[in-house]
Amino acid sequence: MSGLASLKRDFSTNAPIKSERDTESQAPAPSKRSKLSASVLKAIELGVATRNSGDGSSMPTTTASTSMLSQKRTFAPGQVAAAPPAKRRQLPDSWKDTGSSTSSQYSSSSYNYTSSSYSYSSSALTATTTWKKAESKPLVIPAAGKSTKAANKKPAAIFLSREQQAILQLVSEGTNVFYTGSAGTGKSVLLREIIKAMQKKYAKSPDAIAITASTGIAACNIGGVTVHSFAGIGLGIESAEDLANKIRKNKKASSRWLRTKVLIVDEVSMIDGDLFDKLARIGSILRRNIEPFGGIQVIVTGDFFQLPPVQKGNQQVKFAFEAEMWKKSVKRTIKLTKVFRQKDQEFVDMLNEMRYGTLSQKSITKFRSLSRDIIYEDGLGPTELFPRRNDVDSSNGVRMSRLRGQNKTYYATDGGTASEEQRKKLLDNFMAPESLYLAVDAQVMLIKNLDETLVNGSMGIIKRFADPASYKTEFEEAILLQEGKPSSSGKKAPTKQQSQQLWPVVEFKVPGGSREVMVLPENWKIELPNGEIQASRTQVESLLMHSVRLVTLTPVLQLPLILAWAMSIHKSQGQTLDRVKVDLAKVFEKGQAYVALSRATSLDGLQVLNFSPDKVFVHDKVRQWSASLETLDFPDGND
Ligand SMILES: Nc1ncnc2c1ncn2[C@@H]1O[C@H](COP(=O)(O)OP(=O)(O)OP(=O)(O)O)[C@@H](O)[C@H]1O
Repeated sequence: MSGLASLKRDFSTNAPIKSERDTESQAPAPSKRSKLSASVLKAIELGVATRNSGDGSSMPTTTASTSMLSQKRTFAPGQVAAAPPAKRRQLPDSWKDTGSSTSSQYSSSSYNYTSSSYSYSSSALTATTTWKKAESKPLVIPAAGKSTKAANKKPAAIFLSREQQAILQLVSEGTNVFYTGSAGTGKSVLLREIIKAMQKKYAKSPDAIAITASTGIAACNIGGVTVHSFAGIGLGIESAEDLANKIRKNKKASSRWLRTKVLIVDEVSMIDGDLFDKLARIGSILRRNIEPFGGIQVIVTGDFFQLPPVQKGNQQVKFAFEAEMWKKSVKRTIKLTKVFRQKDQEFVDMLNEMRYGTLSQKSITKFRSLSRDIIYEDGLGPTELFPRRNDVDSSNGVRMSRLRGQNKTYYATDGGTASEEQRKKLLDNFMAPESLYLAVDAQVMLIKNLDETLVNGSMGIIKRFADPASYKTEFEEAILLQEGKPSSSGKKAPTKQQSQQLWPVVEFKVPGGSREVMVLPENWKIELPNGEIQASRTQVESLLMHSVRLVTLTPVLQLPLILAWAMSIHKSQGQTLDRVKVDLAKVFEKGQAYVALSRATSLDGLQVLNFSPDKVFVHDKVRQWSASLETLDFPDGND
């Protein structure tokens, strides 16, 4: 966990991206015994090793290799109209197959990025219990039964759609691209692949790629920094010229501007148009290149129908696409059309109507019908989304106060080279809270990718608190019993120190079942492209806090969990949630209702209170501007 990507996120996906070739060539499934021994016990070993190290910096890292995009497909420029009316473009010659076909054809053989890998930090001891998938019944979602294999299965591999592949190809060729798409069209999944492709392309000069986002949370989610932080502009209120002069005096910031070859900007909808212009000009000034951003390749993504930039007083919002430099900076603006998050076309259509503020009577009636209660018999409730943080805190607080079981508070400690003020600002944007009060039966969300099925956004319930040593022993016994072997004796007793350290054991819902995991603390940090650590947050178990702080001041540990009965809409942007509850009476900002409701994967998992069409606000200028977006049409579909 160093260099560009201090936090690696799976962008809500539950599966790695694989090529067909890889899928075909997979080794036969291991026997039951080897599966248990190899994967589960390995996780235990890693977890214990991590814990024993007492220092997040030496946490073990597991690396999983995946490959992607070696599908051969053909397409021709399409002519089909999309709503809203979109500009259709001829696909470039470089995408055409020069083979025998006389029609315009595309062969993915031109992709260079057929293979990529990702790594994740293993910070959990895992056990697997399995359950039968809940049957979908109106209002009552029954508790899952037990099954034997489902939860051991890996989730299905994800293949980039043709339009996702085409954008990847474009940016790989060096084109400045803005790509967008409604909620759930796989912008984040694609961005992850773009980052991997760029990291591969510039493997010899990793600081050539600046991974940034408009907000700290969005930046954390892609292992990047905020655009402000990358640019070294502080609040960025001065003119571009003054800011450039300021940056020149800051060696690190000016060298970042000079070394960067690719600037990635996520969640651009929250970037103010004036700021976009300033950044483009600063790049020109510092790099002595008349091109916007001084000729740096820019890859920009986001959805302007989602959360807008923070408004300055009574000033009208100015979107990035209204910036003078927008058109000069972004050569292609492409809209992804295939929605992945929701499978139900009725729901997709309802959300689309909501997005454009053109709700039909049928959709209004349907949205109103979603005010019914939903009972999840497995005990895992919905995540209630609120526009304001106070409501989130009080909702989670009330739920916690009802729990009577064992509880623990985990505190964060911060470090890093940033000034106190900067650090506070950065850390405020972390997903993880400064102090985390947990109790048995608390509903939590994982905020980091641990492996293929335990990903950022996985929901679970705290079953108990345990120390790693006894958890491992208990788990090994369970495995032996499951395999029909006598349980082993003479296990090493946990050390005194280990016994004192209790960590939450969480039962997470995973595709096809549930997994029990002991969640161990992790190292959290924000890094600049040159590897300088700006801020880090440490969380240590309350019992150890004094000795840790006074004796060593070094541990960098944190639990990758948050309470998840409630969450702010702001934090939820980018998440995929199976169980969502939203009270629209509290919504006040444009895009908020759309962001909140579009987190849900199905109508059955969505409860909406106080639905009213006048709670759905859309910026007219976004609606108008979106009509000019280009879509890539393929004769036999965009899948
Ligand atoms: N090519 C694909 N094949 C299958 N599933 C996909 C694909 N791309 C994305 N998904 C899935 O769709 C869901 C939404 O993806 P993602 O979060 O990337 O969308 P998004 O456009 O970034 O959404 P939002 O704007 O709401 O943040 C995720 O569960 C993701 O795994």
